[in-house]
Amino acid sequence: MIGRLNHVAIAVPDLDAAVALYADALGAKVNAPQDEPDHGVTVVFIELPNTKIELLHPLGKNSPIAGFLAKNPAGGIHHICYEVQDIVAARDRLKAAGARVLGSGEPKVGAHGKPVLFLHPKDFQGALVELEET
Ligand SMILES: CC[C@@H](C(=O)O)C(=O)SCCNC(=O)CCNC(=O)[C@H](O)C(C)(C)COP(=O)(O)OP(=O)(O)OC[C@H]1O[C@@H](n2cnc3c(N)ncnc32)[C@H](O)[C@@H]1OP(=O)(O)O
Ligand SMILES: [Co+2]
Repeated sequence: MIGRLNHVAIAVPDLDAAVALYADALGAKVNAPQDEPDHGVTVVFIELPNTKIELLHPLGKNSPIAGFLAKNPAGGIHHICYEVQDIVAARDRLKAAGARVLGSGEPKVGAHGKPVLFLHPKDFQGALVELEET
């Protein structure tokens, strides 16, 4: 059911420092910051030949990554995003298998303008999983 790895997200305490690291030290193609108020984060996408890195920084008072950064103040890998062709079919299949879908359970529009959902990390070997419809 799952397709390509769309992105690996890294929560960072200092977005400017993280951007400089990827742009200058690693020589990566770095996109402009995007505020995503519906998701409580600011994101910067780093384009790699085979996938993307999503740098995440909290936005607003109720950011879903605030707790993660409190536990990991230097930052860390926050989630992995897999592509699926039909996100509602994927959700229903995963729910039937016992996985917990986070939030309302309904897809939201993600950073690429496509529907996304999140699955509880405790149901995926400790890794928070995002699904994005292709
Ligand atoms: C920009 C849009 C979009 C895109 O298009 O790319 C995005 O990527 S938005 C990214 C941010 N949004 C989200 O992460 C939404 C889904 N996340 C959540 O609902 C919450 O963050 C969470 C996963 C439910 C965690 O909530 P939190 O309140 O921080 O922690 P808990 O105490 O409830 O955590 C329970 C348990 O899980 C562990 N945990 C938490 N976060 C992670 C993580 N990222 N990876 C692995 N494990 C995680 C946490 O440590 C707790 O474990 P125990 O301590 O063992 O109980
Ligand atoms: Co993401």
